[in-house]
Amino acid sequence: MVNFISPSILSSDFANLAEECYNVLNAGGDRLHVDVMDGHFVPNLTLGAPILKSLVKRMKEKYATNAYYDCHLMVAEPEKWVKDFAAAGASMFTFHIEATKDPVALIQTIRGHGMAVGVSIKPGTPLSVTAGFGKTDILSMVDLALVMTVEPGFGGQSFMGDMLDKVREIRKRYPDLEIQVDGGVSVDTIKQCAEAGANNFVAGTAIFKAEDWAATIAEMKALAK
Ligand SMILES: O=C(CO)[C@H](O)[C@H](O)COP(=O)(O)O
Ligand SMILES: [Fe+2]
Repeated sequence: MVNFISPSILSSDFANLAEECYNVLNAGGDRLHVDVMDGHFVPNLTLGAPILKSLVKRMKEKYATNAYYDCHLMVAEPEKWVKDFAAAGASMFTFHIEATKDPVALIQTIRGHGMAVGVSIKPGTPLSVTAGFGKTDILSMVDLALVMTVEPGFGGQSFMGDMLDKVREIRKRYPDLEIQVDGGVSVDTIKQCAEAGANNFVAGTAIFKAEDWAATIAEMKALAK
């Protein structure tokens, strides 16, 4: 299974966002992880589709780069933002299972707008919730499962190792599903994530606050192998 390192731009210098993104991809980052927070679903505010749109445009025009924009929507009513994120250039739209009443319809809408679909689950939410929508197992319908390894809302928090039980359970049931871990992932924690079955590793603080981004990403990749 292919592994991905997804640098979270939450920890980048937003005043130089495109340059930071270009540099982190050059340093070996595979996909850009874009944390969208609305101050309702989580107690923090970050950015929305207009900033993503500017970033996508600048990356194309200045750096000739078509990056993969993995958008993690920590927002209430994610349905409201599908159209805008698709138009802005999002590659993947990951919503929180706790934030929607009708994940099946939402998944169809996201696909209808040409984006890949991710579903995310907060630390306090049991995995069984993803199977609780009629007869539909949500995980069988998506491209990626995001297991939060911190309480969503802020970068720089401590990794919650007990969340890896969820990763193990998902990997057992879905051998081919992309499984992302997000929160506190670093050179110290990535190996256990990979051993549990994760193949997509979000890291903000661990990469952007490191002195040598390329060395850090290379070390993370080696540990995840
Ligand atoms: O979704 C997130 C927080 O809600 C971020 O993606 C995550 O916290 C990454 O930051 P760090 O690697 O610093 O923990
Ligand atoms: Fe995230």
